[in-house]
Amino acid sequence: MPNGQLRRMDAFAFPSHSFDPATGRAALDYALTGPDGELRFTEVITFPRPETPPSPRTLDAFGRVLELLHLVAGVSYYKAAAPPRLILPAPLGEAATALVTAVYTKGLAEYAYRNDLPHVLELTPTPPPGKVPEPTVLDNSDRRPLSTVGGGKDSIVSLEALRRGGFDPVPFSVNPNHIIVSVNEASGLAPLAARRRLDPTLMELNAAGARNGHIPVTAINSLIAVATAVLHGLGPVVMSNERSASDPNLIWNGHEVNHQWSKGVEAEGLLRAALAGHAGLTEPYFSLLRPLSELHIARLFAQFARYDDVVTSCNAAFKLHDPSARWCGKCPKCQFIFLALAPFMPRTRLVHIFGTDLLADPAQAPGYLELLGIDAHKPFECVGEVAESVVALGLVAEHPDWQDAAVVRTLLAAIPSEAWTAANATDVFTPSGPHFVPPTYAKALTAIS
Ligand SMILES: CC(=O)N[C@H]1[C@@H](OP(=O)(O)OP(=O)(O)OC[C@H]2O[C@@H](n3ccc(=O)[nH]c3=O)[C@H](O)[C@@H]2O)O[C@H](CO)[C@@H](O)[C@@H]1O[C@H](C)C(=O)N[C@@H](C)C(=O)N[C@@H](CCC(=O)O)C(=O)O
Ligand SMILES: Nc1ncnc2c1ncn2[C@@H]1O[C@H](COP(=O)(O)OP(=O)(O)OP(=O)(O)O)[C@@H](O)[C@H]1O
Repeated sequence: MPNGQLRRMDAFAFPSHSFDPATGRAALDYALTGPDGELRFTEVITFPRPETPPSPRTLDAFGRVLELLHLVAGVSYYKAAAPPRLILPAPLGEAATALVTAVYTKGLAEYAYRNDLPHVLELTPTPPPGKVPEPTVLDNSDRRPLSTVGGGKDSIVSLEALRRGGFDPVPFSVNPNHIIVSVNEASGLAPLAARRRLDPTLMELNAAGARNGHIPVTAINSLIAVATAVLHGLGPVVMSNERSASDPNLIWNGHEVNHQWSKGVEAEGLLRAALAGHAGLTEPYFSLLRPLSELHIARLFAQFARYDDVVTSCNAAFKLHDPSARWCGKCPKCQFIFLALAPFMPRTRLVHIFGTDLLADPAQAPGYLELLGIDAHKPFECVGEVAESVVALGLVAEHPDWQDAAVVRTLLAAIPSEAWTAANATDVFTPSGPHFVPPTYAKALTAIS
């Protein structure tokens, strides 16, 4: 379809969805509509099947979560055209409407900013009139947790904290890549996985120059995880989203633009409320690491050397689809995590993990100046706050392995004295901020501190 027709699309709709318990296959249908006709998409998600057939009550709760997933996963297709109207398929309660509205506005804010589409920030979904039937309450909060694994240090810290806290976690991933598979193997725990297949038409449209950009992928993965937990009779989904994920990258047209919006605490609260209000789930989803800074998580990670050969947090490695790809050693995420781990492990160990020594390479200095807040805005990547980078620099400057590294010397010379005053190590290493960690799970963090 030519891009002119795509741009004349005036509505996005959710015609139907289905689930087959015999195969675990869910089909989510979407439609872009406009004066030139309709364009349909189907996303397919295949859930792992439980050993025993789920009860009608379980299937009912699962169906409710699937309804939310159908609405949220539509962002991938909506963004190909960005029409002004979102036509919901059924009446929706207050909490679920709040979630869907936020996913399409705040979750797509980076996409809106980069494509200069301010109307996306003001989208309001239109549901048909009517009342949603009340869900039946389902309380699985005392069952084994499902802990998502992305292959990076954060989910490893959660997995190990849950294990030491006596929670017997089940690792879970959507479309696990070679890195996730290796991390699961290193953990020794038996994982579950779901498969997600985007409609191939979307890739054809992208190749032909359709509108494209970042989507709130964590909201989608989270709902797939919750649906899997319900189907398998498991307990809460435990995420590894840190404190700084809630911080915006910039303000545009009066709105916050946050690359990591669906990893933030606002999205977590909206998702929890929608799961309670729409699906009747009690304590279904929280981030264990929410009160912690990235630097604090890096310090905790340093005690788990069994993952050194597999841990990978670099998003570029996931883009390359190359089984041997790990840390690219060039992106802001690699730069930040190298600096964040450096104070807490010997130089030889860190260089072994990354395969290269970023703090010895003068070409890395400009990227580090951004992370230290000396140049530009916070990069559109999953990196910690400026204060965390400053505190980490202060720690490596006193570390015998690192204090003479070329980049450390350059950064120490460039950093203004007021930056040191603004960055407080006590704040960085003291858990704080809003979080939803249930009291029963707080001991998991204590177990690894
Ligand atoms: C791996 C990656 O970073 N991908 C981003 C990249 O897409 P690319 O074209 O390089 O490769 P693919 O990921 O294979 O995507 C192919 C096309 O499909 C579209 N798409 C993908 C997944 C999806 O759920 N919906 C989709 O529509 C996508 O638009 C591609 O055209 O660039 C894209 C455009 O900026 C990004 O949207 C891709 O990001 C992935 C969805 C992704 O998984 N990104 C995470 C690594 C990521 O950025 N995580 C954030 C958290 C963000 C959040 O709020 O959840 C983080 O860790 O900070
Ligand atoms: N493929 C996936 N399937 C399910 N959950 C995922 C997947 N990828 C990431 N996640 C989860 O999404 C959240 C954010 O991912 P993120 O990439 O920030 O975490 P990570 O891989 O654990 O660590 P790091 O920040 O070091 O990369 C985490 O809770 C992570 O477990």
